Amino acid sequence: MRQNIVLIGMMGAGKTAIGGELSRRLGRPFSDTDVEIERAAAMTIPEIFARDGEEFFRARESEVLGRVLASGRGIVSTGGGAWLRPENRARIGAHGVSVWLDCDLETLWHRVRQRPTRPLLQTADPRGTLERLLNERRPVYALADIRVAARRGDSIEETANRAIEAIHSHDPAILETI
Ligand SMILES: Nc1ncnc2c1ncn2[C@@H]1O[C@H](COP(=O)(O)OP(=O)(O)OP(=O)(O)O)[C@@H](O)[C@H]1O
Ligand SMILES: O=C(O)C1=C[C@@H](O)[C@@H](O)[C@H](O)C1
Ligand SMILES: [Mg+2]
Repeated sequence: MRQNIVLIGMMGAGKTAIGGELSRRLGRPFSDTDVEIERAAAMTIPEIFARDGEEFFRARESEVLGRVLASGRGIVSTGGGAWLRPENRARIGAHGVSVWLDCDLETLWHRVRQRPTRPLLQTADPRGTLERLLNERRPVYALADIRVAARRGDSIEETANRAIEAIHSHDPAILETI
């Protein structure tokens, strides 16, 4: 079944925040791959990166993604790097519709700078690193089925509304309840 709604995009784009809102609005179960990885490992993401490295994290991420997609009709928030692996994109395409939350650098930086929970930003120049990652990843995120502008100044509710409208325009059947 191809009915999951899968949020992709940069760290700080709002995948977790908007995913929770969509779950409440649409009455569908919510999964966040970062949360599921942390729960399964009983460690935080920075601890996993520090102890086992990024490749280990990415392998766990692919496993968790496969598991949550199998449930069928949920809202799935991914980690910022999940969409970059071709095998993850293929799985998401087989089991859901991909929604890219497209957010500008200044907004992303404003949101992530306060929280030291993103190991990829533990560099001498975290803003520069964020900018480089955004530039590298943008063309890959753009492969998503649907793009939703996650504009600065829009509330979580407004962005969730626009996501629902965009999903409806793409394929109204995805929003039908079972
Ligand atoms: N309009 C908005 N849309 C989304 N998030 C918002 C908005 N306004 C404020 N925020 C806040 O910005 C932060 C967005 O971060 P969130 O954790 O949802 O991003 P993410 O895409 O899940 O990042 P990561 O890839 O690191 O998990 C949250 O703290 C959220 O409450
Ligand atoms: O953008 C990324 O590669 C990441 C984003 C977060 O959601 C976490 O999955 C982790 O910090 C890696
Ligand atoms: Mg998140």
